[in-house]
Amino acid sequence: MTDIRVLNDEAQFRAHATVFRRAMHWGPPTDEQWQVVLPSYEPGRALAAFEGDEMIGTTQSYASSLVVPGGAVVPHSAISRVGVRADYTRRGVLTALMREQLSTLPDPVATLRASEGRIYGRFGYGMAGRWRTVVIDAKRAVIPGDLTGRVRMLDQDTADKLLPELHEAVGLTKPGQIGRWAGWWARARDRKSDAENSVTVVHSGPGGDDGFLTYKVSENREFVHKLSIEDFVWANDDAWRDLWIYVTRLDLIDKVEIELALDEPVSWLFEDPRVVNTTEVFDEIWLRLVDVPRMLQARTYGTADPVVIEVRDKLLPANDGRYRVSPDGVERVEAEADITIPVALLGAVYFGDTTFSQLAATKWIEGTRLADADALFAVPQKPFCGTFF
Ligand SMILES: CC(=O)SCCNC(=O)CCNC(=O)[C@H](O)C(C)(C)COP(=O)(O)OP(=O)(O)OC[C@H]1O[C@@H](n2cnc3c(N)ncnc32)[C@H](O)[C@@H]1OP(=O)(O)O
Repeated sequence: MTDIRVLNDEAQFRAHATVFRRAMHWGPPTDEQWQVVLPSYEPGRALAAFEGDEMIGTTQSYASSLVVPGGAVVPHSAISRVGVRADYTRRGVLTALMREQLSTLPDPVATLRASEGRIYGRFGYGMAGRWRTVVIDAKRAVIPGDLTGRVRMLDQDTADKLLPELHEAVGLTKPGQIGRWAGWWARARDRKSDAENSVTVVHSGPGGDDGFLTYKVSENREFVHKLSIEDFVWANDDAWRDLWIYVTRLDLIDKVEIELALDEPVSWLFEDPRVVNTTEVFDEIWLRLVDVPRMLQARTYGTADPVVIEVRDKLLPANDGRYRVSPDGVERVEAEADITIPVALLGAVYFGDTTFSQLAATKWIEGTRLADADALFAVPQKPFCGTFF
């Protein structure tokens, strides 16, 4: 019989990492890799499924925070390392892990990055935010004007110390952004040293350091140089624009590639907006509302007549109920529902990337007053996280 246990010691954590990596068709961590991975384990947050004494499935959460529409920051669990040993799949092991994880999560909301699009909807996760991959033709890219501040290159030791502090100082302001945990920075440092040619630059304006980006450059046999931006954080428009000027004026670079928010106005930086090409749009944030009333109250709403939304949640029935959503907030009610929606799809509309009308048009939900619901959940800015985990 499968039972689910909470892991607390290093030997169990290493077995957990091995089972997960095997599920992803990767080898177990080497001793060197393990020293980097270990800080990402926190007691009590790694779960494993056992068949007798054998570990056969894994999941984990990291303690983080999340910005919701309107700007409030709520405690958040970042879910990762989900895997089931290949000889035990499709027997309900993940279902048992997800049930246990969801019923014991300390935070009102969880997000993850999905390896496949069909796995997580049944557990109440909805596709709530997407990114686009953009490739910029650097040889033709001209941003008029000069830098307003200064961009300086950091050596790796300085970057390792400064970046977490600067990320914290810039703060979480945009819906979808998450707080980074110590283990996240340990993995990021490792990825940089592996790449060897990874470079970090910091921007400073009149108030001091206010943005950074990390990039690396690869070249192919034809000597075509591609610069990939791996991390880009900024506190204000000047830092954002100056860092874009820096990467598009570097010598030798032919292409710049980055994943960014669907609505980031990057094309408007350039004299010729056609130097910017979107090559792919992909799901980024899968959102699970763990405490629906708390999460509905956490965000702000647009202007429209109130709408009563009935939420259905098979795994967490405490969320089942009707909620009147109005520009002034949210309350639980007994009134007749205008719209009935499963919790995964409430997750999908929560950040405003998808609308109630779109879900109704595609027959995922039924209801009336869809235009009011759309207006209530409308957002001025598309969600984007920008922190991969
Ligand atoms: C956040 C992250 O870490 S993303 C990484 C996720 N991990 C991977 O992709 C590694 C490779 N895959 C695996 O390890 C496993 O296949 C898992 C974890 C995705 C699924 O584990 P399982 O124990 O097989 O899932 P379980 O048996 O509980 O399946 C529950 C239901 O989901 C369905 N399901 C599970 N995985 C998939 C999938 N990849 N595609 C489609 N349906 C799936 C099952 O068919 C089942 O449906 P049913 O209830 O209608 O019969």
